[in-house]
Amino acid sequence: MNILEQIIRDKRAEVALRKAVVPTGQLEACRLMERNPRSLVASLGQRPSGIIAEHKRRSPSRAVINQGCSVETVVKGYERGGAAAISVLTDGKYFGGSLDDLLLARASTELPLLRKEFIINPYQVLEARAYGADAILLIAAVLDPGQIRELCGEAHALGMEVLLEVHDREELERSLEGGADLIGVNNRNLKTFEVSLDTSRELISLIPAEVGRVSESGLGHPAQLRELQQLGYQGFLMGESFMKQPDPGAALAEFVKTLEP
Ligand SMILES: O=P(O)(O)OC[C@@H](O)[C@@H](O)c1c[nH]c2ccccc12
Repeated sequence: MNILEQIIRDKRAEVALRKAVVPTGQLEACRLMERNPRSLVASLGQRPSGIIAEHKRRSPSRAVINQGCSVETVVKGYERGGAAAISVLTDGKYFGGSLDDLLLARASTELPLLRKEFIINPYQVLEARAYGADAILLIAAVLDPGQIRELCGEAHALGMEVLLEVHDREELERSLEGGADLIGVNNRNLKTFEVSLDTSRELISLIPAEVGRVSESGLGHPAQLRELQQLGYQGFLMGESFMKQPDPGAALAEFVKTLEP
């Protein structure tokens, strides 16, 4: 069993438990359901860096990234530093995140928030909305086309956008009909952890012009963003290179400065 299969197996059990503790009706009654979600796509166009900055304490490929900073400090720093949006990992077992992190992030910024999670069930989409997310991530490697369509429909019905993550041509081609607002090309193979920007270089021409284009993972140099921007990417999902610094917001601000012509 590879790591991704392991994560999904655990996630199924976790979702069943959550559903039993917090029923759908209770989520629907949450106060944040009254808030109007903000568009991630629009923000990528408005905030020139195009950076979706991620809150990430640890990952299966790196045991400690940053355990010391509060969510509030990180998120406010990211906003001040010029991020276009914020991604919050909510998986606990493998990434050390939580839904409370999402809620704290929501209380700290007006920027669009992406729930970074292994979503396999419509319940998690509602949960994302109730805890303040504006957009969700869907991972093509673990979903079939029918599930992608269903989960996209659920997100849209709740006023949220969908970033659909792909890692190769096959995943991209079978997912395009699903209705995602953005396609994210993950430079990291979630099964082997290998990182290569060639993934972004090779897939860009296959993404239709009407969907937003995001390059994800392994980014840390301004030259990489410039190249990807020229290829047609509008968004850049970055976590580790900021989170591994003692002050992630300041690291992002420095990085954004070097991007300016
Ligand atoms: O920390 P990095 O290499 O900058 O990557 C951020 C983000 O792309 C990565 O965390 C990620 C991309 N897709 C995911 C799916 C699940 C969990 C995490 C991820």
